[in-house]
Amino acid sequence: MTEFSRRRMFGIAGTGVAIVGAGAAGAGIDRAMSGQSAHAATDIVPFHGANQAGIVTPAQEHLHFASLNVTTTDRAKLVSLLKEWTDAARRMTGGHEVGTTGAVSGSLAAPPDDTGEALELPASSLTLTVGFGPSLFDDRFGLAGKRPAALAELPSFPKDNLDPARSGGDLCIQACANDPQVAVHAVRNLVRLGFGTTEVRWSQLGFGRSSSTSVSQTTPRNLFGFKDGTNNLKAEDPAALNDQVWVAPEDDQAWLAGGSYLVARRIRMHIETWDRTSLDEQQKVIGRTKGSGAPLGQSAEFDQVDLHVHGEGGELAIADDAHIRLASAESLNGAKILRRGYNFVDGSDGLGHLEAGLFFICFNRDPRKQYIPMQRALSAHDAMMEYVEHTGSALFAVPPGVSETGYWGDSLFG
Ligand SMILES: C=CC1=C(C)c2cc3[nH]c(cc4nc(cc5[nH]c(cc1n2)c(C)c5CCC(=O)O)C(CCC(=O)O)=C4C)c(C)c3C=C
Ligand SMILES: [Fe+2]
Repeated sequence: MTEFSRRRMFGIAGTGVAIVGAGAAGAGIDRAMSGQSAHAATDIVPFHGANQAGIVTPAQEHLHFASLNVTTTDRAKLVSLLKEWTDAARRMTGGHEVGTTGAVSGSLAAPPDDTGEALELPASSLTLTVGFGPSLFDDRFGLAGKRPAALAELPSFPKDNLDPARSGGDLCIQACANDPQVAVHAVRNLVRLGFGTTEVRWSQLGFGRSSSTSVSQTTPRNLFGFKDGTNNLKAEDPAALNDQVWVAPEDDQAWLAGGSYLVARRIRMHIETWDRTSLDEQQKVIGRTKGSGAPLGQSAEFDQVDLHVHGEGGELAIADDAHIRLASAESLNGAKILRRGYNFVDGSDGLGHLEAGLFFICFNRDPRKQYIPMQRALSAHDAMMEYVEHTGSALFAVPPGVSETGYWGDSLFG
């Protein structure tokens, strides 16, 4: 057995490079050793910590998001599932198979502990983030007195066209990874463990991150072809994260301290209409140039946005209805959000159009003060609304991070 395969089998993180795959030694290691895996050096994201991973973690390339209904009314069964999920998440984010015997080492007479499609794949920076929806705090589990006031169904916004089958949910699982199969494997195995306790309500695959959450990342482009995530909150700004993302003990319910609120919006982008729009109009809609991503009136991507600068004709460089003006902290009493969305293309609509868009995810400390006023301004005035349609919506409270002996939600249920 080589040193690499020994480390991988026993999950030993090496000198800063933790190369661990789910299962027997194989292709994952070979790829990583030969430099073919672009993500090997940061392959494992620590699962334990004060805050859950998958929020300020540098956004990975792929997403599988699932919203679930709890089908039992037995609180003990729900708690037991959260414990099982935590153990499975510890293993999968560490690059290991689910269960003690995994995909191929168990009894021939029983279904395997792990479904197997991530065998030989490295951990791929998998993060698993869990959230609790407002409906979990009804009368089923004795949690009504523990619902934070901010955890209420989102209001309807002008021009919303929400599909109830793509909205809401008691629980959510956000799986992000640099390999789509690793993200899908993780959600599939958690859903499988939940059989008899939870069922999938809706789910969404996302490819291509549409934001950056760390200064170490380049800014990706969304399906409108614009750099997206330039003026996002970043992991390297802890003061802003404390102010805008992490719930503080004094905010409301103590169990949520160190957590956050996740807003998910499935936003269809009418790309065929957009693609027939002039470059000048596209740039005016966003408020930035398409090439460099510079704010209109400035010259480079990370130049400060100036909402008051005027163009040569005397008009505002960034129009009154430009997306970045309406979503700016300056227009919203200082409110900011941490965006962490993904592109999606879910086939076509049968009418000759791609069913494409942005699965928008953001984290914020209080949606009543941040996401909701921002969305109200955008839904009412944003020039981009002519090209987009909100088709799904959900809000979840994301509990704080898990200790080495704890489980997801222990501050709420414990
Ligand atoms: C309610 C919040 C937001 C929604 C919904 C949203 C949808 C959305 N955004 C883009 C593309 C871009 N957004 C950009 C900036 C930006 N967007 C929001 C918020 C929402 N966007 C904020 C807070 C900001 C930053 C504003 C600022 O202060 O500068 C940009 C510019 C680049 C960047 O800074 O990220 C683009 C491009 C799409 C296509 C979309 C829905 C489909
Ligand atoms: Fe935006």
